[in-house]
Amino acid sequence: MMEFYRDTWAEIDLDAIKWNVEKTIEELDPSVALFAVVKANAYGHGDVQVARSALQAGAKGLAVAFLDEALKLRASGIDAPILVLGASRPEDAHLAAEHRISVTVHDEDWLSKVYLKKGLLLNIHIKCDTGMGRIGLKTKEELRHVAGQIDQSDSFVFEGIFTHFATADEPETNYVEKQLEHFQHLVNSLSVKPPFVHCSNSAATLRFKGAGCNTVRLGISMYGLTPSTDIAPLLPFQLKPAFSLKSKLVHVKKLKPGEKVSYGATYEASEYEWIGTLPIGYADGWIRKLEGQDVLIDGRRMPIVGRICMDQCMVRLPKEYKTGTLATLIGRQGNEEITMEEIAEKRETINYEIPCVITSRVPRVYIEKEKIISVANSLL
Ligand SMILES: Cc1ncc(COP(=O)(O)O)c(CNc2conc2O)c1O
Repeated sequence: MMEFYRDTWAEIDLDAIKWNVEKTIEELDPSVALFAVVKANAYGHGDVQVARSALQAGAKGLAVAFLDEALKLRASGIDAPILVLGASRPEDAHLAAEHRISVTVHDEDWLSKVYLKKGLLLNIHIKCDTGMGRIGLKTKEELRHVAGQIDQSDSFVFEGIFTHFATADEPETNYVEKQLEHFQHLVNSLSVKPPFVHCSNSAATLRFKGAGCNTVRLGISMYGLTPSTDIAPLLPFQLKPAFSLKSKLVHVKKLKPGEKVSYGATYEASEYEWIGTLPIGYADGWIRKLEGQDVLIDGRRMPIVGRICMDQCMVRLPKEYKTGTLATLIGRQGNEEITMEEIAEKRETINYEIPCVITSRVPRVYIEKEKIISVANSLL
């Protein structure tokens, strides 16, 4: 098993991933297929490992943002359907076809720029922009034109049509309803509907059971995180967070009153203080804005003091602790928990961003049935 030689790591609970997928599938009509969204290295959790767990738990396919991510999953031996949700280059379409990767057609001209050798088939999902304002066709006329291009070609397979909600994670549902109505109008204008019709992210999947479509795209809640704090109370079951971030004290000292900590000497001990050092810093995605954030040691909250460095940060301790003592930066110790949402609030962002930006310098340790089954260390 690959090792790592710095006492900072992210722990990914693959049983939690499976549980979140299984519980979501239980909420859905049996005819609805679940695609696991594993883009951005599975929101920082590890795309191959999460993909395998999600498929074992009943996911029927995978979704990524870019062709590169899909090619990596194929190279890892994953054979399941994979949809690239973002805009691929038309000139790369042959690669997708060769690897049986489905692509998104998001504008009228895209297909006219695609060249495929005879015999290659390209699976296509048409993206409709019903109000997200990112990529996609907006009118029946555009849709008719692209559907016609697919129909007239022996190389193109009309596999799916989808849209993406901008506000499904907000309590107010007016805008979602408008988007859904627009999407239904577009889908109903098709003379022949493709096998996969999908519009739901986690929020719409859990709140609206997939909003009448036959496929859902589950991202954030597969990782056990709520799509937003506002709708957390509306979710049909308790999600199980899969990601925790851990480290160990590498140095402990007692400061005299007036002694300083870290760059800028901005922190000054006001009395005799025990200070511990953790081997994690902003180059790991534990950014400087997290100065003052609590970490858990010995089941208790202790604050980061002084500026966070590139590779290290310091914590004020209530008493002396031994080097090697475990610190939990995201996750639970006893009755205390530091949630992804707490870190997101401190960083004035959303929970999605936090695991995504824990850099690849932090090894990912995969846990199944409370045992370490693998370690991904990008440095070795
Ligand atoms: C097209 C599309 N489908 C499904 C999902 C999954 O959404 P969920 O994680 O809320 O379930 C995303 C997430 N995309 C993004 C999530 O944050 N920023 C994004 O662009 C997406 O862009």
